[in-house]
Amino acid sequence: MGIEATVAGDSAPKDVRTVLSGADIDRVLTRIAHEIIEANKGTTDLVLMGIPSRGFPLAQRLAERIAAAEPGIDPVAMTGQLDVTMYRDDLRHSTTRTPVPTRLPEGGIDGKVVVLVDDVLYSGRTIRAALDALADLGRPRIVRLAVLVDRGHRELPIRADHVGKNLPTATSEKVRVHLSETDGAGNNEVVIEARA
Ligand SMILES: O=P(O)(O)OC[C@H]1O[C@H](OP(=O)(O)OP(=O)(O)O)[C@H](O)[C@@H]1O
Ligand SMILES: O=c1cc[nH]c(=O)[nH]1
Repeated sequence: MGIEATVAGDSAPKDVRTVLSGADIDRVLTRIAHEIIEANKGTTDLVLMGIPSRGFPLAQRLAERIAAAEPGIDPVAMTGQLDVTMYRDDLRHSTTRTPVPTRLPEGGIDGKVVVLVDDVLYSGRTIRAALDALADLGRPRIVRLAVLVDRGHRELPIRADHVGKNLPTATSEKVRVHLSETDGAGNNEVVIEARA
């Protein structure tokens, strides 16, 4: 079911379809948290690195669920933020991007199982940049990838290990993820926008 809406900053009408509600996002993150524990056979050496903007709050939410399932784990200590701005291959072509700080978890990433966390996987170029950024920070034992949405259209040989929802999309569409941490209280959903 589509609704017509005007998106802030763009006067063109868009068909906006909700594909994940806030409750759906909660369920999906709980499932991914358990998948991560299972793939790692526990939480030893586990580190979650969220990619700004929305990968970081998603990493925090996953860490809270992992800690709830494995008592004794400190969700803050296992979570970091990885800025990829200076590693992007489209720096010269895209609009200005402001770097945000990279924050390593207190134990660093050397020898760790690092799970990169992002909201949307599309061309794969952000994750390619993230792998380069990580390599400059240390040498993880394993790097895995968790994304809330995989919308296809990869341009590089990159795949996610943990996917919240596979969403077949047209290249003309946009997937927008709204999270209360970045988009305002109570704003939790994933929508597909298409030109109406
Ligand atoms: O697979 P890709 O083609 O690289 O696309 C996926 C990336 O695009 C979006 O980030 P964006 O660059 O729009 O920045 P934002 O997270 O700050 O919105 C999204 O959050 C992913 O990081
Ligand atoms: O549709 C898209 C494509 C890349 N990144 C997004 O957040 N949405």
